[in-house]
Amino acid sequence: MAENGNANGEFSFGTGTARNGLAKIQTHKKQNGICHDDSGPPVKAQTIDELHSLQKKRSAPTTPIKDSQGAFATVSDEDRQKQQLQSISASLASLTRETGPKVVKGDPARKAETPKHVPDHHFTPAFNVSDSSLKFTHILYNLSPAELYEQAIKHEQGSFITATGALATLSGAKTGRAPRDKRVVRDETTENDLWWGKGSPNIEMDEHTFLVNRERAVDYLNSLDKVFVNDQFLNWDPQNKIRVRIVSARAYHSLFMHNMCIRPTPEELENFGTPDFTIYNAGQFPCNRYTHYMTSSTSIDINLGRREMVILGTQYAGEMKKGLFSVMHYLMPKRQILSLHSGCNMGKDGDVALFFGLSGTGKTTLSTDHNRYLIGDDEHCWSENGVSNIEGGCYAKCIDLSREKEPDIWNAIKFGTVLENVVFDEHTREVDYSDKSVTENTRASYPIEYIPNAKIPCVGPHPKNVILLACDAFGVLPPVSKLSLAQTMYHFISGYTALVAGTEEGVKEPQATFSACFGAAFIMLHPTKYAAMLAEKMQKQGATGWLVNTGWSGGRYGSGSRIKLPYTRKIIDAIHSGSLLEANYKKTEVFGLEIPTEVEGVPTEILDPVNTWSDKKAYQDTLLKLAGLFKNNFETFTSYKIGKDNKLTEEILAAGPNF
Ligand SMILES: Nc1ncnc2c1ncn2[C@@H]1O[C@H](COP(=O)(O)OP(=O)(O)OP(=O)(O)O)[C@@H](O)[C@H]1O
Ligand SMILES: O=C([O-])CC(=O)C(=O)O
Ligand SMILES: [Ca+2]
Ligand SMILES: [Mn+2]
Repeated sequence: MAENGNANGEFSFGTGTARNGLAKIQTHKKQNGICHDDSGPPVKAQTIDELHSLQKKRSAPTTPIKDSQGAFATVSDEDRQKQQLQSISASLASLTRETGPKVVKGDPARKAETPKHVPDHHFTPAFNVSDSSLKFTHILYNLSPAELYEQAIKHEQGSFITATGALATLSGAKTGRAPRDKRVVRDETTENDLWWGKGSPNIEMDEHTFLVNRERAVDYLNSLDKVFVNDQFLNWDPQNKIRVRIVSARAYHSLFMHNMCIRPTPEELENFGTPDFTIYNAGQFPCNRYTHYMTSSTSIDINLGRREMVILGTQYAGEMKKGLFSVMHYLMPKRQILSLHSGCNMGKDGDVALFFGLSGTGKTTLSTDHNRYLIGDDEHCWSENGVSNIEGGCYAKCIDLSREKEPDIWNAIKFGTVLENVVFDEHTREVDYSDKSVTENTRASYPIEYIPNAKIPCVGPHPKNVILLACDAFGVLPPVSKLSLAQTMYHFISGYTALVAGTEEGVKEPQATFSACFGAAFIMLHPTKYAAMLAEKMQKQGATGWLVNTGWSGGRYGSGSRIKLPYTRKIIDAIHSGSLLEANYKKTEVFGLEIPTEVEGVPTEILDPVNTWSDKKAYQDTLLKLAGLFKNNFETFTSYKIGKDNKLTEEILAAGPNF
């Protein structure tokens, strides 16, 4: 024992100086000779392991089959647990080998949980035994955010806790989606149902190739010590809820989907049963370039018949979110429900607004509104009963995020939130949202209830306003215009926005992008199918369409500037309140858009873009240039009929620019 210490004594730094010149540590003896750390009763543990075992209580939904004493589970619980494990084992089974994997729940780091033998219905101990069937695959099933943080920080490089408690992660080489690597199995059913060919996002692959990739992903996942399994839901509409299972290799992926999909209650999880759709996300493990159809090391493959998706060679988590969205774009229209790439919110009086727009146009920013209830920021369904969010979370762009401009999103970045590819101070862990060192596409994924006025359950009545957002870098579209139904359809099918220089290599001047239904990368049927449904619903509900330019004013990108977010918010406020409907309007040349002469809180001169350009000739040229691009783009749709109404089709074709 050290001189200054005492086996069960306290010690403190004394003032006296010991022989060697260091401060002398003095000990104080308690009166009765026995010295306790505190006045409470002693801990009921003899060893450190016993002490640790006191720390954690078992919670029902994440309990492994049975604890070692067989104590906690009732018989039916045990059966249910067994079924659950069998279902996961079936998900992970190889399609070519008779022996499936031996799955066991729990962290392999906790050795005590690895059983010596797990009776498994897939396990046939005959001649077909392979090494992979002899090992255990540990399943980390629906872990909590806290558990996933620990997994990420312990095992995944680039995982850190930021100053506000978010989990900062890196998505690896890919920091955005890879639409050119997304494939869909073409078979008898999808042959006729889906949109194939020019303009379609559905790059075909055959069933056999899908199975090759599936086996590759499953084998990779089973080769790991542990895999993450999430069982969750899509769609808040209780009648059209889809059960999804996500099998992934990273805690980052599991936490991302925990946030983005709807989280089941413990009861819902107990009765989850067999999923309607399963994702196998092999993340960094690439596809094989020798495999037919593979054109890179990345492949995202959807098989609607098998209700499965395989991801190889990308760790960008958005592939899972948007892959499932594609699936919803197939499943929902079959039930006469329209799926939408839109944000959605609701006023105090129950007035619902949809915000359509391509990536970066403001869906998340503008649907997150302190004065309104948030139904969702990105993916919705519109059925006979109204609107429902498909997701359980939001996915906000973080580049240049500021507390002042977007307080609700700022405050949502806390414990539980996944922060992708951001840069932070190595010591304080303060995030620098202006830093693009990793990517411009930095993102935050958080559960929707992190927004204080989220509407839970995330459903609402039929929309009153349908707002089409375009970030026009040419600076010629008005900040706001009121649309006729035909114009709404024209702009919905066109799906215009502009890329600006700097965002993508080789883009020197604003580049128009047209993406049908504001989400061509995710639609599965021909755009006119969705357009017809939207027209029918808007007509029936008497919804008003609006076009809002969240892009440039006073000149194109380079000479003008982006419309100030507070002005766009004022415009949106006026749409919601109904005051904009009452405004006076005039019609613009070329695009024939109805623009208001006044909007409260917005400088009048910016409402007609021509006023903001000093060079009127340049304005006219740019306007005609953009109109020409719209016309060219729409050519592919002129031979299609939209809905049953011939008159509407003609009106839509006539609702574009005229020059
Ligand atoms: N006038 C404006 N209106 C809307 N957003 C603006 C405006 N000016 C700047 N911005 C910025 O533009 C970005 C809009 O991104 P947002 O996350 O809302 O896109 P999104 O439509 O939800 O895209 P995605 O589908 O990729 O999630 C935000 O960073 C926002 O701060
Ligand atoms: O999917 C993503 O990466 C982000 C998103 O919401 C979109 O691009 O529309
Ligand atoms: Ca968004
Ligand atoms: Mn989106």
